[in-house]
Amino acid sequence: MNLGLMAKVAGLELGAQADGINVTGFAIDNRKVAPGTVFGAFPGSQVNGEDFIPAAIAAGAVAVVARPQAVVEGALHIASDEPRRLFAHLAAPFFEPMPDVVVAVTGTNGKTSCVEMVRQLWHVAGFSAASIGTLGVTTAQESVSTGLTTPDIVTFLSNLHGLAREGVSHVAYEASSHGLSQFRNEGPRVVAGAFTNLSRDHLDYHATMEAYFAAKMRLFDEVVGDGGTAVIWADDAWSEAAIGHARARGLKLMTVGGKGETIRLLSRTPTQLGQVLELECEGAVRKVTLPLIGAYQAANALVAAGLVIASGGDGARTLDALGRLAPVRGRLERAAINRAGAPVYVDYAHTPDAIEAAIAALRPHVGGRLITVLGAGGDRDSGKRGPMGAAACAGSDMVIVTDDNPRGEDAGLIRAAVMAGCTIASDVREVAGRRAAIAAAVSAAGAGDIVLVAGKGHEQGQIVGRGEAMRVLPFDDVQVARECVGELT
Ligand SMILES: CC(=O)N[C@H]1[C@@H](OP(=O)(O)OP(=O)(O)OC[C@H]2O[C@@H](n3ccc(=O)[nH]c3=O)[C@H](O)[C@@H]2O)O[C@H](CO)[C@@H](O)[C@@H]1O[C@H](C)C(=O)N[C@@H](C)C(=O)N[C@H](CCC(=O)O)C(=O)O
Ligand SMILES: Nc1ncnc2c1ncn2[C@@H]1O[C@H](COP(=O)(O)OP(=O)(O)OP(=O)(O)O)[C@@H](O)[C@H]1O
Ligand SMILES: N[C@H](CCC[C@H](N)C(=O)O)C(=O)O
Ligand SMILES: [Mg+2]
Repeated sequence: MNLGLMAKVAGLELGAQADGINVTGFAIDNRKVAPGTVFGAFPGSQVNGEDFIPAAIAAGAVAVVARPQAVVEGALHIASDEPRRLFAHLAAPFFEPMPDVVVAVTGTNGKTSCVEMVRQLWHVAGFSAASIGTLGVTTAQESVSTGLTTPDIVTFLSNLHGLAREGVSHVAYEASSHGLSQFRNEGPRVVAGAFTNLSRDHLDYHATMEAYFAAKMRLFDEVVGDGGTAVIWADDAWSEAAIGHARARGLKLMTVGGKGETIRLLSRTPTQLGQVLELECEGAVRKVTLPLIGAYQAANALVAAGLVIASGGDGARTLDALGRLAPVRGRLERAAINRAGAPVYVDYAHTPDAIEAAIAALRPHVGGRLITVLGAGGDRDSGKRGPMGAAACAGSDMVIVTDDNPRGEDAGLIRAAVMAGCTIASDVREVAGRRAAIAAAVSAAGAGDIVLVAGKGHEQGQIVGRGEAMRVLPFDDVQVARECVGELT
């Protein structure tokens, strides 16, 4: 494809030189450059991509998108103070066609759940749909992991293109704050964006909560297309601020939740296997039986319904379809039941707020004690560890502090930081090794008790070490819980 033409489609002026250049692909890693590639050279958190410009040109790069001060010899230098943004906009036309209907979800917790629910609701409505996020690229047929919540820009755009070629017309993707701030998900026309909530996470990457929120709000400020819709969970402390961003941008506004105007949650009644939601929408009140437990899953279901309606879905039919939602992998997934009859739930809660939400979801179902197993990730926001311990202790009768992806840190020190927050409950134990911790919880649980194993959800490995020494040791909370139950019978 001609570079000048692509630039024109993207609304960029590159000059006559670009017209003579034929582009065969895009790459942000010099090791993926082939002859005819446009290379994006970005300063990163580990290394400076500009150092790889000579290697990229030697491998055949025909143009390099980089800051003005970068040295580019032997290829066209497309200079910008925001090279990641320019690279994304230049690359997008190359990956057309993309699916017709694209929506995005941001927020600290609930992104994966929402995009997966949107995908299911579209499927029920008869569309060929996919979701892109922490669980990978998921269609009705399969789920392929990308390793990140928001993949890098080249993977993201080529995934969208590949999905369109397979006939997928509808895509919901997760916009993480890292992804938004690194322009990893620009390109498709986004018809609607959603905000779920904001609470402490990733303060190793973002300087303050305000900066973290601002990164997320780029979804409404810039990523959703003109005339698009903002779907906002109305009951969060940050909802008003999010509404402000959507209004300032002139987006259509849909609010959902107890304070929601578009879909109002009038009441929520937990049942054994789910909950009955009383909803007011388009002037009518209806009852929907959601086959999932917990206030947080109800919240995500309503945000998902909002996105489906925002992108053309019928209101009544969409709300009725909530009754057909299947569980999302690793989100309050019932993994096993021990010999005493105590269920073991696996949940991806890895922030203080999420632990509180997961515990609140299970509480109405606990006859005896709630036993929570948790750890905190290494090389991630260390300030959330104590608050995670505190949240677990505040809501549980027994807490077992263990390991969760120590990465390059000392697992014992991470456990100690979580333990330091455990000042409330008296029954708190520290158990090194996640399998031993899950086994301890399973053997402690008696009739009427519930075990919550928090933090890893769908994850398939325990990440230990950093850089060259990094290893992913196979580990699946669901499977381990089943094995522990089996070992005890
Ligand atoms: C902190 C962070 O976000 N890092 C991500 C980011 O890396 P970076 O741009 O800082 O890259 P870098 O390693 O310093 O390299 C700079 C540039 O040089 C290039 N390079 C590097 C080496 C080389 O030999 N040749 C070369 O060209 C790299 O491709 C890159 O463009 O961009 C890379 C490519 O897209 C990601 O793989 C990498 O994710 C790392 C592995 C990571 O752990 N990310 C986590 C924190 C993350 O992104 N999480 C979010 C949020 C999770 C959530 O809450 O949902 C996510 O979206 O997954
Ligand atoms: N709406 C919500 N409010 C509070 N907590 C939630 C909500 N949705 C999910 N959670 C909690 O957060 C956990 C992760 O949910 P989910 O994977 O959907 O979020 P995410 O935003 O995709 O997370 P990540 O940032 O890791 O990609 C759940 O297992 C649950 O404990
Ligand atoms: N997307 C999240 C996943 C955290 C999951 C938890 N198991 C951990 O390793 O902290 C992150 O990268 O912070
Ligand atoms: Mg996610």
